[in-house]
Amino acid sequence: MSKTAVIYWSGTGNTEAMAKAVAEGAGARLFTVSEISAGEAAGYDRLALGCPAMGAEVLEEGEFEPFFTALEGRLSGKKLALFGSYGWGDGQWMRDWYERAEGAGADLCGDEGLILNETPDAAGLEACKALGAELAAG
Ligand SMILES: Cc1cc2nc3c(=O)[nH]c(=O)nc-3n(C[C@H](O)[C@H](O)[C@H](O)COP(=O)(O)O)c2cc1C
Repeated sequence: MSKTAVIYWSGTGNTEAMAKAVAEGAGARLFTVSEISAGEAAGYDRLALGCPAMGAEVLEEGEFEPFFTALEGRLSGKKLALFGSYGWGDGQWMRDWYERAEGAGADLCGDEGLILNETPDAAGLEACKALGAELAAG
């Protein structure tokens, strides 16, 4: 059976709520980014990664960006789902992140990452569960 993990960073809990729903949908293990190294993450066949828009339309720079940079070279052929919460922007951070992951050769779920504005509502959480199910399927 292939191994699946959901790994996220969240400052105020919005991306955390998304991560829990993705993990439920996938039947996957859930980690904050501080709980797992990039090397350990690379040992999973399927990954869902969650990070909100931070800075000026970038990934969180203290923990998540260094983690993703370290993982990026090991994503080739891995099934990957990206998700995160945002505030006032238009999702540019996710478009840039998705493009990076595609460039790294990951097999991405969907045509774009799943983004939700601020606190996820019930429909948003259902979308997160569906993303998890898609990641775990096949
Ligand atoms: C320091 C900081 C920078 C942010 N930068 C952006 C941004 O560039 N674009 C955006 O849409 N939202 C931005 N936000 C809003 C967050 O993405 C939004 O509140 C999100 O729901 C936070 O998710 P979290 O609860 O998982 O931390 C920023 C928030 C903070 C605190």
